[in-house]
Amino acid sequence: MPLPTSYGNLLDQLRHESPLVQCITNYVAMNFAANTLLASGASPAMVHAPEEAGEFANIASAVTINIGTLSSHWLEGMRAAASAANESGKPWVLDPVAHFATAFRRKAVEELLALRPAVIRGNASEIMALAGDTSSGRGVDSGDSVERAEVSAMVLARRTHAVIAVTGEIDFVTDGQDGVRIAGGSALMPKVTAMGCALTCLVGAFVAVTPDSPLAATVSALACFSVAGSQAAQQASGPGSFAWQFIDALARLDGNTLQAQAQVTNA
Ligand SMILES: Nc1ncnc2c1ncn2[C@@H]1O[C@H](COP(=O)(O)OP(=O)(O)O)[C@@H](O)[C@H]1O
Ligand SMILES: Cc1ncsc1CCOP(=O)(O)O
Ligand SMILES: [Mg+2]
Repeated sequence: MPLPTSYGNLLDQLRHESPLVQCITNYVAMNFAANTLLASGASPAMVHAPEEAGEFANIASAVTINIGTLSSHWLEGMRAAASAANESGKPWVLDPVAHFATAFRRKAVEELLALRPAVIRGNASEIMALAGDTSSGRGVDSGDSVERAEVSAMVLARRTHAVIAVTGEIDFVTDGQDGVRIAGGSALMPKVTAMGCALTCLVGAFVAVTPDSPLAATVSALACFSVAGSQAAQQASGPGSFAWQFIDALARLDGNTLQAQAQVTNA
């Protein structure tokens, strides 16, 4: 497969269009994810109430759904937003945070999968478990390597018809046919909470500007995180300063730099 090669152009397009992205994410991630989208040029809106989530999805360019701090009330909002996105032909992205941990989460994620996300982004343990494989995950952090999750990701992509992104030291993205790896980033990234959740929201922003190419959109978002993460790590003295250096690095990132520094290869 030819590699998706237009990350730089897609970032410039995102900054130009500033898509409105409805993010149903968790309490932990809301602030960091909103700042991540603003730094990237998108317009985030954290709207999850069942009374309005479906209506809002009609005006958003994409929806992202994350089950990190799930409740029945939130789940109702998620169903409404995903259904409305489907009805209006908008793509939506799923982040199945710790979906294997409890029966409530397992059932919720099953229901959400039936609503056909365009992209699923998770860490290695989450993707392995979603494919039905044994994983070492316990809570929100991964206990498995991305390499171990690659076959699970392929299987899951074929089963769901979604693009699957497995993140970690070297990310892996597949549409079920071909695979792409994205290197870079920093070992400080898993030490900052909500990094993955914020990335899922950024995938939503990229899918909003290129809904017909969810693979290219996903690779572009992951490449942004890898390049900004590598840059932030050079200035940071620990996870605290890394978090704000990362937002600054993302805000500085332009299409040419992304294109030059992205470490994307065929798997
Ligand atoms: N050891 C690592 N080295 C470099 N980048 C990493 C590492 N671990 C995670 N990342 C990056 O951190 C971001 C969040 O991924 P991850 O930690 O897998 O998600 P989650 O927070 O959902 O567990 C991704 O951009 C990923 O590439
Ligand atoms: C700590 C925590 N608890 C519930 S959701 C959440 C945030 C998880 O964020 P991420 O998956 O990006 O590490
Ligand atoms: Mg996560």
